[in-house]
Amino acid sequence: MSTDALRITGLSHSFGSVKALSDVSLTVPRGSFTALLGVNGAGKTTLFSLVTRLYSNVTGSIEVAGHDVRRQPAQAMARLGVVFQSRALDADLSVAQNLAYHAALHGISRKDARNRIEQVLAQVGLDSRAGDRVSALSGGQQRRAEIARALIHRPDLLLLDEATVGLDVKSRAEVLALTRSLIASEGVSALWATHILDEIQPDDDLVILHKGRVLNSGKAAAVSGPSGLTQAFLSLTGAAA
Ligand SMILES: Nc1ncnc2c1ncn2[C@@H]1O[C@H](COP(=O)(O)OP(=O)(O)OP(=O)(O)O)[C@@H](O)[C@H]1O
Repeated sequence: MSTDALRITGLSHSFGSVKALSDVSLTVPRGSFTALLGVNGAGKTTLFSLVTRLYSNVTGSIEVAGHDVRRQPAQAMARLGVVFQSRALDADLSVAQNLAYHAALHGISRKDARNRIEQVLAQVGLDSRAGDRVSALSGGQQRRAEIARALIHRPDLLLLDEATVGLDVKSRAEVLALTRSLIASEGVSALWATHILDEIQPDDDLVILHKGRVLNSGKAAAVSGPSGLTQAFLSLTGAAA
């Protein structure tokens, strides 16, 4: 059994004649913050849709914490928490009501859910906002509530699809710092899809996806090389001057 939080091997996916992913292999080691870097159309959302079983993979394999998503879907999905690009919380319900609903979906008892909701809200810095409607939160706070929702069932792996889109600079930095801190405090691993190079730190694991193909992967510092990530990214994707 794989010890990686996520292991993808030989994954391809097409929409008619559009090849969205071509023979993609990548791993998210346990305890890792792995950035999946790619411009619009690179294939990031398609990859997430295959991992979350919105689409089923006909080629290659996807294992979440050692569970193959096709052969052991319930076990694989139980190990996975997802922060989607689009909102997953009901804006008219309170933060706690939203989390209670998602806890119930995961089969968590009401008593355990109460404790767990307190815990995850403290972790994302929203403990004082449990009773507030989601619509009353700022954009950054809503993203943090989405992360709390994704953590409710203690997943091994968090998938975050462009989690900072639409946020101001301060909220972006907070959501990013929160995700990094959860790796230490909750023991989760994270796959962070982004097109923003500034969000990546030298110690991060990095996968560069372009036109459905993995162009390079490894520690961000090694992938960047001496000329830095921007230059490395531009030369790899063929956009260098
Ligand atoms: N439902 C669909 N039908 C047809 N083509 C699609 C569909 N979804 C994605 N594609 C195509 O697949 C390719 C990869 O798209 P995808 O949305 O996965 O990229 P992305 O990296 O997530 O981009 P973005 O950051 O814009 O969301 C693109 O060429 C896109 O046009």
